[in-house]
Amino acid sequence: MTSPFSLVLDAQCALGEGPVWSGTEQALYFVDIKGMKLHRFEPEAKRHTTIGLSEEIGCFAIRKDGGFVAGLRSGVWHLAPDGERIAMLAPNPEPTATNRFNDGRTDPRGRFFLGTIDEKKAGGTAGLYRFDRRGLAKIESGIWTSNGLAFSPDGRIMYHSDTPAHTVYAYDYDVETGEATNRRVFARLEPKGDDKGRPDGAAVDAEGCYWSALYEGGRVQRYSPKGELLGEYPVPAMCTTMIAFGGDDLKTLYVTSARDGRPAEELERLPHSGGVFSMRTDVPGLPEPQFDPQV
Ligand SMILES: O=C1O[C@H](CS(=O)(=O)O)[C@@H](O)[C@H](O)[C@H]1O
Repeated sequence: MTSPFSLVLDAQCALGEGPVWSGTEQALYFVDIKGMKLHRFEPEAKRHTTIGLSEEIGCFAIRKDGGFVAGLRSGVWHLAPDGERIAMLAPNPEPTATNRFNDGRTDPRGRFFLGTIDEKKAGGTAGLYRFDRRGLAKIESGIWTSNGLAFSPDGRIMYHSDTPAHTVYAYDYDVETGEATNRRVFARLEPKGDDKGRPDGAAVDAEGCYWSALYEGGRVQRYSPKGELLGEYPVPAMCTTMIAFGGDDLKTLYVTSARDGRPAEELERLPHSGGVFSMRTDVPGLPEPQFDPQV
């Protein structure tokens, strides 16, 4: 099946994740978790720079006051624009030998939600957290791989996935308090034969549809606000990891991918695995709120 996606950047990431579009800079930031790098790419100028870090970076958000808030293996950090550590904002509350921060995203007010991964798949030891001026608060436990964070256009629904559980959840969200309640199943992706695709990172578009990157699924799915599967879009990489809408009209859907641990045959067939791909959409995405340390 031909793919609607084009290769944007042949980044060869071990574990490309966490794309964030900066409208002011017209640049796409993303991480290579296992490569311990923060990437910045300007699609128009085709300018690509990287910042090397000393530990895995699972996720980040651009700060209103400059630099980044980031979920590293050791904890939540304030990073300077050049990636230098300014301060640890909260330690990783889980055993850092096996659990690191993974997917993250800001809510509409600029709070930072981020979750962890149980790398040993020991049995749901990972969790979901909120970081704001009150500090780090646990939202959910018993998770295997925290992923798929996104918010509805009106900010009243928070989405979250647990990848190995093949499940996307929805919460009622109160943007005034940052409280997420009434967790329920939004969508389940049952394994079918050889298809091990499972919901990794995600983004919501202006119609409230949930776009999900499937790890080991080689495709991106679009769900209606009611959880109905509306479409599937093959990507020339088996392990798609997260989605961001960018471009001056937010109608360019970017997806990151991974190549670490993939079979040699697959990498030969899909040589740009680990790269960043894009396709144009009819419906724009939502602008990514910056982290606000005052909220
Ligand atoms: O986001 C991620 O998810 C994948 C998928 S799974 O946990 O193996 O189901 C994981 O491998 C990757 O390390 C993580 O960043």
